[in-house]
Amino acid sequence: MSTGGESVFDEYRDAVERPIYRLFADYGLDHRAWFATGMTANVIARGASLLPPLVLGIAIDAVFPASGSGAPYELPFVPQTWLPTTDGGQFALSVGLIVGAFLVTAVFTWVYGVTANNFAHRVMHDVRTDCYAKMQNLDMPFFDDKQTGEVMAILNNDATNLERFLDDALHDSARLVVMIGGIAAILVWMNPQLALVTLVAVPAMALLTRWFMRAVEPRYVAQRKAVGALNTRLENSLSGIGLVKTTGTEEYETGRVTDASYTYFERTMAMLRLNYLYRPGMELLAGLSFGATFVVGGWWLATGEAPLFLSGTLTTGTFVTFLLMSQRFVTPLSEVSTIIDQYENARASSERVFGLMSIPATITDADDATALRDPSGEVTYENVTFGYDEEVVIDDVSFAAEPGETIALVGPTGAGKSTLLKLLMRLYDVDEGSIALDGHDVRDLTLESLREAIGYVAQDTYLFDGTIAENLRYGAFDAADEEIREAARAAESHGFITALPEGYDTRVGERGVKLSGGQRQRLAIARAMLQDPPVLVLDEATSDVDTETEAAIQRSLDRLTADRTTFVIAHRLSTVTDADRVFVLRDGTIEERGSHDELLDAEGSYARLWRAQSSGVAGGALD
Ligand SMILES: Nc1ncnc2c1ncn2[C@@H]1O[C@H](COP(=O)(O)OP(=O)(O)OP(=O)(O)O)[C@@H](O)[C@H]1O
Repeated sequence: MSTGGESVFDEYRDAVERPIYRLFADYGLDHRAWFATGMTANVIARGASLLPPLVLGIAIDAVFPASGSGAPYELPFVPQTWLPTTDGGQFALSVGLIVGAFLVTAVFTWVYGVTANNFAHRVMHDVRTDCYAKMQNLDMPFFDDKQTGEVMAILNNDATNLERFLDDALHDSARLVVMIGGIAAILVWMNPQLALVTLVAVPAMALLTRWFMRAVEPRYVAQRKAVGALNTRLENSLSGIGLVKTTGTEEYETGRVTDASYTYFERTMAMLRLNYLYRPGMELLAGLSFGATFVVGGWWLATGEAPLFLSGTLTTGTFVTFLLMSQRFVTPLSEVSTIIDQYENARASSERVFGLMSIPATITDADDATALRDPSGEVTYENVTFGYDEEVVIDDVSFAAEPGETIALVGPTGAGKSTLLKLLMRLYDVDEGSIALDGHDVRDLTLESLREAIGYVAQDTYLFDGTIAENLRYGAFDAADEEIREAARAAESHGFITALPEGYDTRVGERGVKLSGGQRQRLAIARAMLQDPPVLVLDEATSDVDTETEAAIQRSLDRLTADRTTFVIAHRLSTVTDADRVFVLRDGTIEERGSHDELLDAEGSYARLWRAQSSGVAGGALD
C-alpha cells in the first residue's frame, strides 16, 4: 500500500450505503432499550434545565414588588387554579420549582450517562467482535496484501470514532434540539416580538452549519485515509525492523514514515482550517443574538416604548429570562461543529468498518459440504493447475500419496513447492483439476474438518503471547497437562522447557522469553503431535542449527511423521533420503519423481544436486 492512501478496501468502502443507518439497524436495534432510556433521560434532564430561568422571570414580575410589573403569576401548561394566589405561596412554589428542576436535571443526567454509555459500548463490542470474526474468515490473498495496519486502524481508530459518536455526538445533538426548540418555545410564549429579535441569528447559524458540513466531508475522508496509510507504514516498518537494521536503511524508513505522517498532518490541518472559520463564526452569531436582545430589550424596558417595528410592553422578568436564555444558545450551538466532527468521523469510520465486513470470502464451505470423518490420509492431485494472478505457478500436476507415505518436495526457489501444499489446505482454490483427501474433493469438505485433518509445521513458528503450555495447547484446547508433556517429550522439548524459569508456565511470545529457532520448531512439532492429524505438511527449517539440535529435531520429526501422510518441503538432504518418494519441482511441474535411490540412478537434476552437495560444492542448488 502506498502512502497515497489507496488500498484494497476502497472499492468495498465506496460501495457501502447509508453507513450510520446500518450501524443502527444492524447493531443498535439489539440494544434499543438502553438507547431509548438514554434519550428520554437526556431530553428530560435538558428540558428541566430550562425551567429555572423561566420561573425566575415569572417570579420577578409577579412576586417581587420592587421590580415587579404586577403581572399575574402564570406557568405554561399549568391551570391557573392550581397556582397559589399569595406572594408568599408563589415565592415558595418558584423556589420549589427551581430546586426541583436542578434535582431532576441531576438525577436524569446520571440515568442518561449510565444508559448512553451502556448503549455505545455494547454496540461497539458487537461491531468489534463481528468485524474481527468476519475478517478472520477472509482468504489468504487478502492477508497476502499485508493490509494488517489498515485492519488494525479499523479495529482501533474507527471503532473509537464510532464509540465517541454513539456516546457523545448522538446525545449532544439531542440536547441541541431540545435546547434550541425549548428555548425558542419559551421565548415565543413569553414575548413573540422580542423572540424574533433573539432568534434571528438561528437561520444564519443553520446556513453556516450547512456550508461547514458540505465543505468538511471530503476533508474527513481524506484524513481517515491518511491515518490508514500512516498505520500501514508504521506497521510495515516495525515488522521489517530486522531488515531495516541489517541493511542500514533507518534513515530511509524514517523518511517514509515522515512522508506518511506529513500527509496526515496536512490533511488534518486542511480539515481544522474549516473549523477555525466555523467555530468563531458560530460564536459571533450567538453573540450578535445576545447583543441584539440586550439592546432592543434594554431600550424597550428603559424607555417603556417598543422600538423599531415592535409593539406592546416588555416586563423586567421577561427581559431577564431572555438574557439568560440567549446566553444558553451559545454552548449547544458552538458544539454543533464537534457534533458534525464526530458525525463525519463516524460516517467515514462506519463506511470503513462495513467495507471491511463486506469483503467477500471466496474460500468457504460449499452448501452441501461434508465433514471428514476419521480420514486415513490418502491424498490425490489430479491435473492441478493454479496461478496467483495470470501467471501459472502450478502446471497440470498429478500424483497420489498413500496413507502414511512421506513425500519430499525439492526444487529451486519459486518452483511452487509451498503453493502446491497451500492448495491442499485450501488456502487457495485450484484453477483447474482437483485435489482429494480420502476420495473427497477438498472443496466438498467443510474447511474445519479439512484443516483439522492437516497439521502444518512452518519454518518460522509463530508463538502467541502466553505460556508455553498455552502455546502447545493451541488448536487442541482440550489436551490434558500430561498429554502436553507427552507431546513435548516426543518432540524432544521437555528438557529445555523444564530448564526455563517457570517450566511450562514460562511466558513466551512478544512479551515473554525468547526461544531459539530450533526450540520454536520443536514446540511446533509438539503442537502438531497433540493435534494428531492424519496428514502433515512440514516446511523444513533452512536455518542453521547445531548438529545436536538437528539430530533432536530429526528424531522428533521421525516420530511425528511415522504413520501419517507427510509432505516435506525439504532443504536438508537427510529428510530426502528417508522419504518414500521425492518430487523434484521446476516451474510448477513435477520434473522427476521416485525414491532417493531411483532418482540417483536416473542421473537427472536431482542426481547432479546430490553429488554437488555431498562433495561439498558450495551453493549446490537445484537451479
Ligand atoms: N501470495 C502470492 N501471491 C502472488 N504470487 C505468489 C504468492 N506466493 C508465491 N507466489 C509466486 O508463486 C511462485 C511459487 O512460489 P512458492 O512459494 O510456491 O515457491 P517455493 O517453491 O515454495 O519457493 P521457496 O523454496 O523459495 O519457498 C513464485 O513465483 C512466487 O513469486
